Amino acid sequence: MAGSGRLALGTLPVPGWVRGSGPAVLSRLRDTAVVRPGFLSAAEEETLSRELDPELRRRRYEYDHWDAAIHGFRETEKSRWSEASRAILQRVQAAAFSPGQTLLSPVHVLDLEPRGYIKPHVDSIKFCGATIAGLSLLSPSVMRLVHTQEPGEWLELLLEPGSLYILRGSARYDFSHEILRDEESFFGERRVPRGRRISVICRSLPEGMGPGEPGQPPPAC
Ligand SMILES: O=C(O)CCC(=O)C(=O)O
Ligand SMILES: [Fe+2]
Ligand SMILES: [Mn+2]
Repeated sequence: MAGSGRLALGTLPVPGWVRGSGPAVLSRLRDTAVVRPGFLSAAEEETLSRELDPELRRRRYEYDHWDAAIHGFRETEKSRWSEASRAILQRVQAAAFSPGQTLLSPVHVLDLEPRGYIKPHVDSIKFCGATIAGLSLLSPSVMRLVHTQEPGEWLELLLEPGSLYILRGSARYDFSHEILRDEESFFGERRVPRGRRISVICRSLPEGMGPGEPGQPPPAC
């Protein structure tokens, strides 16, 4: 038994919202790809979606930019938040970032329509630092991480509405991330039907880059 996958998994409880290609990758990414289901209370989810919906509805969904990672989306970079939302964002900051990390401001808000999806990509290292933290609203979705050098190594995260995910270190730099399109939206055997999904994404700045420096990041980095 010693050294078997079963024993390794036995000593490493894998939560129900994470799947992976094997025990090694699950173990390796345990602290760098983290999901916290139910991070938001129902009231907090409501606060955020009520505040964001009217701003997003003023924009049109975008499609088929030939090289773009995201399809069927609209987005905004938001710097003015209600007091209630600021309190939520502060909770995200405390949960996901270390005191030494400076956050990129404004906050990235992304609205994916039901058939919208995000192709595999690694966020620009020029503009985004070591940590990415995202809240998911409205629809569940599956985020897949694939090792950029070893495509057989992957992880899938089930992102329920109200959950927070955190990608840092190796999960952020060595793995691409994507949000599966509706037709491919399965978590193992479980079908995860996609509806409209709003995400609120906080990122750290690259080390050594001050918040007010020139060379501001592009909208989606
Ligand atoms: O919607 C998300 O949670 C992730 C978005 C993303 O990967 C990006 O904007 O770079
Ligand atoms: Fe990304
Ligand atoms: Mn991006």
